[in-house]
Amino acid sequence: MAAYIKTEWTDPVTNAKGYLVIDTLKGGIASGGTRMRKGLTQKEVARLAHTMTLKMSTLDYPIGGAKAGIDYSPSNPDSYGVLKRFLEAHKPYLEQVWITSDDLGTRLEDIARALNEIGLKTANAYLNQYPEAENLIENLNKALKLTVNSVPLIHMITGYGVGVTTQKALEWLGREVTGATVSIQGFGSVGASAASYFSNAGAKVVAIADIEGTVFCEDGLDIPLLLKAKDEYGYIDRSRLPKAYLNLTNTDCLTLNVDVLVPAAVADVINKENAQDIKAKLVVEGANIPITTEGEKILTNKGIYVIPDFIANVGGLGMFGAILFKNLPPNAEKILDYLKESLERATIHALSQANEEGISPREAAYRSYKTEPIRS
Ligand SMILES: NC(=O)c1ccc[n+]([C@@H]2O[C@H](COP(=O)([O-])OP(=O)(O)OC[C@H]3O[C@@H](n4cnc5c(N)ncnc54)[C@H](O)[C@@H]3O)[C@@H](O)[C@H]2O)c1
Repeated sequence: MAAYIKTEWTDPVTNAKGYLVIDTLKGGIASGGTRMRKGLTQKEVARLAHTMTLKMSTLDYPIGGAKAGIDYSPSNPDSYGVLKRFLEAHKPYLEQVWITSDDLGTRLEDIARALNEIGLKTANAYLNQYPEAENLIENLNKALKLTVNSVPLIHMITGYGVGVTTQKALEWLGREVTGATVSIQGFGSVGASAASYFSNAGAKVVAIADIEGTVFCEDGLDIPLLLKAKDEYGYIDRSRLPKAYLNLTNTDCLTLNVDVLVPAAVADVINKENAQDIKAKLVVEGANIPITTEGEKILTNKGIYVIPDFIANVGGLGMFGAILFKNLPPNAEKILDYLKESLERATIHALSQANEEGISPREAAYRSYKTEPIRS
């Protein structure tokens, strides 16, 4: 399936390349974040844009999917300048058809600041289509300030969605989340908030990886302690951890003998090279596109269920959509309840269809969304 629009941009100052892919335009608009990562390709952006289209279907939102990205290191001191020039070059899209937000390597505050500096409002394209919806944007801005137990809702909602999805899938498999063993790759926004959910729900998180390696403890890690020992980039300061915690490599977390594996870091980490070694009974995609097509075929043949990214990690999108498309007030409890109900329904539907037809949950969802994958 060809994308609706693809752009390629070169930064006149640094020569960094940037891409916008609008996978589908629905109701005149498409939504998708802007990421920044050294080594990013247009192909990766296109796969992520298609995943956004699928996420819109999961939550039944009347808009299309998009994604943008810049091949540049976010830790570079002039990364904000590159981001702003990229958004400015795409101003006509942002005015009329494309809504963007933060993503891997970018921060919501920087996106909002850049949009403001180039003379655009939050969700400008949405207001362009629905000029009467100014009050919904006000509600969205209020929702972005909500907190749950002192944590901003926007920072915990994706991990909450991963947790809810996992808990429902475990129930469907005849297991309880209490006592289930979990391994998580990534301890940033998604991985850390998912770990909190699992810890509060009584699961035993035995392994967590950041870019440096996997921290492992057979008896279960102390998640509140790990949360205190991590920085804003999801890096864990090992000097603050108990001596009994083992240090393994950053891919060892993938092949441990656990009930649940949550890849919540980068793309394509489970692939034809290592899929045969995965021992978890359930894999829940906290990250976007963490499993290649070949990798997932191997997992399916091994009887491992995979809950796809476009169901498991839609939490952030769910928060925006709850306000803009479902008319919910900016109330954390109402937004979380709505998300829980939507994700439980999507999870059970995908698992039951998969079981009935002998296919993967991802293929089952593709059938009901009447779409097809972009191959990795
Ligand atoms: N942030 C969100 O709201 C959100 C929503 C949906 C999907 N996602 C997806 O989830 C994934 C993670 O996003 P995030 O916002 O949590 O990122 P983040 O930058 O906050 O954290 C990434 C984490 O992964 C670790 N990491 C990076 N490379 C690694 C590697 N090779 N091995 C092990 N660990 C590694 C980092 O050390 C860090 O702990 C991305 O695929 C992103 O697209 C994010």
